[in-house]
Amino acid sequence: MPDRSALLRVEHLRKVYESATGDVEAIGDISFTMRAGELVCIVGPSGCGKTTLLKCLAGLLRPTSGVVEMDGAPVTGPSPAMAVVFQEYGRSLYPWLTVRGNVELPLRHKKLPRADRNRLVADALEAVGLAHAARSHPWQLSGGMQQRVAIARAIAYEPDVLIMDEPFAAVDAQTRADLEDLVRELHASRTISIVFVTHDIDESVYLGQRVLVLSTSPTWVQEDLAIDLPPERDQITTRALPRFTELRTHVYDQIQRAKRGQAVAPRPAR
Ligand SMILES: Nc1ncnc2c1ncn2[C@@H]1O[C@H](COP(=O)(O)OP(=O)(O)OP(=O)(O)O)[C@@H](O)[C@H]1O
Repeated sequence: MPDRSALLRVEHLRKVYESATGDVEAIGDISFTMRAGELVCIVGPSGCGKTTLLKCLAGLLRPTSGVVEMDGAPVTGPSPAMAVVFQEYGRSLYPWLTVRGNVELPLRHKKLPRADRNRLVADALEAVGLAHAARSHPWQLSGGMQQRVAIARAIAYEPDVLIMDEPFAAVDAQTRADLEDLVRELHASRTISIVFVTHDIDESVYLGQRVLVLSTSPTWVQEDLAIDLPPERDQITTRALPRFTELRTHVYDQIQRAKRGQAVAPRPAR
């Protein structure tokens, strides 16, 4: 039975890349649902199809078969209900625009009155701690600050689902920890729904309310794991909890099994 309360529903998604050198079956058969307001992390072995899955979710790539639905409507192209933050912040920001200009740009497509645009941009920059840098250009900022601009741009758009593809893979460890906490803060304060793809097991457990563990390619959902850590998390105490260690060890073990081809059969879709 399809879950009618789901915000995002993925059913029997399959993606085969066709090329002159042969077909590549990236996604075998993926099904899952996500309720409004959830923060779901997706992890899996390198090259398992995480980016392919996100592109299908965001309507940037057409699946070979299967369904992606947002609020009961099929996703057939880029959807105004979704915003995506990519790993490569340097390439996703326009260097000739100011920080403010970058955050405002997608809002122009929404045809909002100028006063509303100004309010959304100011609010998003405030939320990511960059109100003071509105007039700077991206190239004047550190990598972590540039990624904050990309996040501000995404939340100013007020998407129903924020999709993040390994967004912190290119920043140093301390900046990464700060940005993880920013994501948790935004999730809590704005009750936004987030799909967060990462190759970092600890990050998935620290951030997520659920972690989907993907198998190797052609991918399926090997495990849909509820993260039963306290909702209030911080980098020191949460990561020191015995339960945190148990969960990250479990996910690590699942991924090792996937790599060895010893993954257990998929669970029924939620
Ligand atoms: N445009 C394409 N044409 C053909 N094959 C592709 C294409 N894009 C990806 N693939 C293949 O599909 C599979 C999944 O790739 P994808 O980039 O989605 O994985 P990933 O989990 O995001 O990788 P990584 O861990 O490196 O970020 C890989 O085997 C990859 O080589």
